[in-house]
Amino acid sequence: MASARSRLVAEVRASLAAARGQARTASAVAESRRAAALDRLRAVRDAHLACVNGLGAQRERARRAIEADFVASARRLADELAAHEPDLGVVRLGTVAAPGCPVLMPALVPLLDHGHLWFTGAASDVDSVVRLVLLRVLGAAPPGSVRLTVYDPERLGGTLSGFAPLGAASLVRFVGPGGLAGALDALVDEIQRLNALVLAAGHTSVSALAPRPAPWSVVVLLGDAATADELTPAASAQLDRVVRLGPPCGIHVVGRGLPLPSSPTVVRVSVDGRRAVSAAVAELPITLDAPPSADEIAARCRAVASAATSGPPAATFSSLLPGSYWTCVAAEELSAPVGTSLGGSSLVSIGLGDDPPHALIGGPSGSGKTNMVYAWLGALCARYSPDELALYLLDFKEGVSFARFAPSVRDESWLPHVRLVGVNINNDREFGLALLRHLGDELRRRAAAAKRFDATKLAELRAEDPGSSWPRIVAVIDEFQVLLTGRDAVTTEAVTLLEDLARRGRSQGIHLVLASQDVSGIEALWGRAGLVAQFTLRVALPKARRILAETNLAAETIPRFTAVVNADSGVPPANQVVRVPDASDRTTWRALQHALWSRRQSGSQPPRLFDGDAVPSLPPSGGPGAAVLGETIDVGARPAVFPLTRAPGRNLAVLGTRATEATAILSAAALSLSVVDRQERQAAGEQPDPAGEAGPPLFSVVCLDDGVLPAATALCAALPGGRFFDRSTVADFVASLDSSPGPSSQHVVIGFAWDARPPGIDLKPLLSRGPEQGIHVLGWWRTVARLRDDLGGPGSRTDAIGGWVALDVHGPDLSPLSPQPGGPTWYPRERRALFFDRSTDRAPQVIVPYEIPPDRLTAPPTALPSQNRGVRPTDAANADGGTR
Ligand SMILES: Nc1ncnc2c1ncn2[C@@H]1O[C@H](COP(=O)(O)OP(=O)(O)OP(=O)(O)O)[C@@H](O)[C@H]1O
Repeated sequence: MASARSRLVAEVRASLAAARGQARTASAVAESRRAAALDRLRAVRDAHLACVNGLGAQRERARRAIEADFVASARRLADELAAHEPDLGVVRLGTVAAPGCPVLMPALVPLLDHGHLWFTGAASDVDSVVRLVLLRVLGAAPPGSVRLTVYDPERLGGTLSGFAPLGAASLVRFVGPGGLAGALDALVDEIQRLNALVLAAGHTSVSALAPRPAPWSVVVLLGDAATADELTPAASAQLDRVVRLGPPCGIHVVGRGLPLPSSPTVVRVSVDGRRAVSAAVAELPITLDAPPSADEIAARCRAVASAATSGPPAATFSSLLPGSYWTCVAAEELSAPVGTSLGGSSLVSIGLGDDPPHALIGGPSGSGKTNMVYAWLGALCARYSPDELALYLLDFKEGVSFARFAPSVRDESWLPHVRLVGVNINNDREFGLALLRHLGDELRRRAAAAKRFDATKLAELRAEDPGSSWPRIVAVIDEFQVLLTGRDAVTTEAVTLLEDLARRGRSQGIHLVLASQDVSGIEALWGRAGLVAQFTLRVALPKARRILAETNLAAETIPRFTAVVNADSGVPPANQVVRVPDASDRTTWRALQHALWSRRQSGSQPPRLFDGDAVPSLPPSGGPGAAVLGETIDVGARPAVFPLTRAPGRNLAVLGTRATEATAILSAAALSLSVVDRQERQAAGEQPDPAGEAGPPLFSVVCLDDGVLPAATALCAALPGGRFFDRSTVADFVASLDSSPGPSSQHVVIGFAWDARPPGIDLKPLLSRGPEQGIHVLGWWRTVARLRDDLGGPGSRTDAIGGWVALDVHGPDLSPLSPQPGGPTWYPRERRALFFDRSTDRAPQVIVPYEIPPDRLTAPPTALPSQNRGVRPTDAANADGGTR
């Protein structure tokens, strides 16, 4: 039992041991599984952690990249906006910060050519911003291109007093209390004017026109409640127009304190201290820039005003000159620079040829017309030799602007291209006419040559006829309108000639350059559309009016020393603005002239100088049997002569009270006759007159007025064989006529003051029968009426007077002696006379009485004064009857 129990115990024990063993084994297995599971868990956790960590870094990197990108874009944008700050159209007020963006952006608002800026807020805050805005606008725009109008009734302009220096260049205008309506009316008028221009040019805004026809106009309105009543309904309506229609015309309103009409063109800005907001910058808070100091404003405005008045830096005359002289050929055209372009330094050339053929230059006094002509001529003459270019230069104003081209006492040089210079000719319109006639003759000569060679233009003629010289001719007439003022024969003929030259000169290489100071010159032409149309080259100096096309106001706004050059009849798209160098400086000019003069061909003649103030000197002789009376006003400076033939009526009357000139004319006539002898007549190819005029003239000098006694006796003393009679001996003279030279001799009677003859002396037989017998009267009557008395009284025939020279006698008084009903158009003037020879002239001509050189009046000439030809022995006949 015990063993069974023991066995049983043993068995139980063994079972228990086995079970324990199994349990231990199972536990160990479970434990190792748990450990493995834990390991896996850890690995998973680690992997998860690693994964989470990796993703975070990646996200951080991506976030940083996006942020960097955003900041870079914001910076780029800020830079771009900053680059636009100097743009004319926008103004920077300050900076804006976008939420979450560390970069500050410039706060730019549109203004010029876009709209208006209207501020709300405390007046002092707003005014600081307004000063800032105005200074920025003035700084960005070219000097002179922005004009301010300031309405500040409360502080009478004091708010913007720092801008007053702009007044020096008329760039600011202050409008006082009560002036608002007027100022708005003026703006509306300006809008209307500019709109008309814009429409005419086919554009939609003034900014499309180049150059701008008017500066930008910024109108600053600083109103408040107290001034609101100035804005009457009418003024309010005008303000509405300005707000709606101003921006395309460059008219912009900036200000505060008035009820500005709402319009898409108005940018509103609300200001609070140094902060502001505006829909124009997405209502983001703007930090306003610091307002400029008063000194800063004044300094900037002074600089703007001075730059606006002094204009751009000058171009130089030497830049117009070529490297080597006289290398250009004018067959096709004459082309030369007149200045540099406004923006850069490139030369701007203008040409004269088939198109454009002629030029009009205009500008008010002092605007630089003459300087422009100097610059142009200098550039032309340096390029083209005198064989290529010939110049005729007339200046109708008081002054001697072209005199520098002719030799003078100070400078013997001349411009070799110049054929003729006219100065001080403002009273001698006839000289302009003479030039046109001369050019007309040249035109016909060229046309005839062209016809011979079957050439249609100068280039062809030159090619066909290379042996001849066919330079292009440029005729410059300054103040040409003087020539066309007056309803008389001079104007009529001048216009006809101008029309012909303008029309046909183109193909013959004759070019007209007409300059005028004021509109009247142009108006003189304006009625003649055909004539004006030929002048397709237009040069308008600053403020020139009506030189360009009617709608082209470019000359209004260009600065000093510039010009609008337009080769298309002045239409706006052809405008070229040129900076013209100073070509007036004598030293610079002289250097060029000397250089060109030293290259002239040997034998080159100086130009003919017609100086209206100079008194011409009596030439040695006027030709056989011809009395020289004065110098004709023509290109050749020919003497006006009165031939003493044996035809009836070959007497000459000098008419008028001006003793000095009457004496000069009679002396010139007598002295010129005294030096012509038989040999000279024969040398001149004149056949001896069958009536026997070959003998020397007998001179009788009759002086009936004591005032001219010295001159008359001096003349008589200078005449070979001269016989002298005064009031006491004039009866002897009449008696001596019976014993005067026979039919083979000529007797010249010089009568001073015939009208003072004593009673009983009858001149009629002498005047009417004398010339056939070789007795010619060259007499001075102080009135036409007294001459008529000597011819038989009023109504008597006047054909015994074949020629007359009128001094201070008015045209209608000359009607009895003139073929023209009512007499010639003649307004007497100093040192000028009107001469008419019935046998040759259709109309009288103006002459300049000569000055008699003292050596011609000293003694009877024993030899010709300068040519030394022939000596005439004293006529023995002078001993009888003559009183010395
Ligand atoms: N481009 C220029 N640069 C420098 N000075 C100039 C220039 N143009 C003109 N001037 C000067 O301005 C002054 C007036 O010029 P200019 O005599 O040419 O004018 P104008 O229009 O011919 O005047 P007016 O009709 O009264 O004769 C002169 O002293 C001249 O030297």
